[in-house]
Amino acid sequence: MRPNLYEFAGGEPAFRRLAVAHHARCLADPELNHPFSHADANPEHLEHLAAYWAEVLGGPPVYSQRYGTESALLVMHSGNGDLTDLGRRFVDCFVAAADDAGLPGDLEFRRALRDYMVWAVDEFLSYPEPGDVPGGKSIPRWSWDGLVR
Ligand code: HEM
Repeated sequence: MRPNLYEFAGGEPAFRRLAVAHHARCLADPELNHPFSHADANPEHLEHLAAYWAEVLGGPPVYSQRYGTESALLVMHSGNGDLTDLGRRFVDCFVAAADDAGLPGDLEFRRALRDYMVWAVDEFLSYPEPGDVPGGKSIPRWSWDGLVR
């Protein structure tokens, strides 16, 4: 049987590298660096990000067990006005970070990663106000075939 996307990527170390590379790309982006440069930035951000993406893509449920819920994450990202341009840049950073982090170049794998992030950005930016986020949403799972429903 084919390994899931988490395993195919290279497991936990690969997601750590991906989170580090993605964050570096965001900081280097002239627009995206603003939201990530505030003084009270969470020092555990990269750990949380790596755990979240790992869980979505088929890894262990570390994010949901230790760090938070999908609804809380969506609330955290809501109420910031129209972030369409930032969202596009976020996807570009993610795609570039997969290279920076040395993830497998397999085209189907890369397409699955990109498709996930296009979907995720759309989802994250679709709640204008915190009160619009439904409670009790579980962390999505994304497979080679897209969103697991
Ligand atoms: C326009 C796009 C986005 C912007 C500007 C943005 C910005 C941010 C900021 C400023 C933080 C807080 C960092 C800190 O605490 O220091 C954060 C946290 C986070 N973001 Fe985003 N984000 C975006 C999209 C996304 C997407 C699409 C995902 C997932 C696919 C995501 C996943 C996370 C996670 C997992 C955290 C950490 C939450 C925690 O501390 O548990 N973000 N984001």
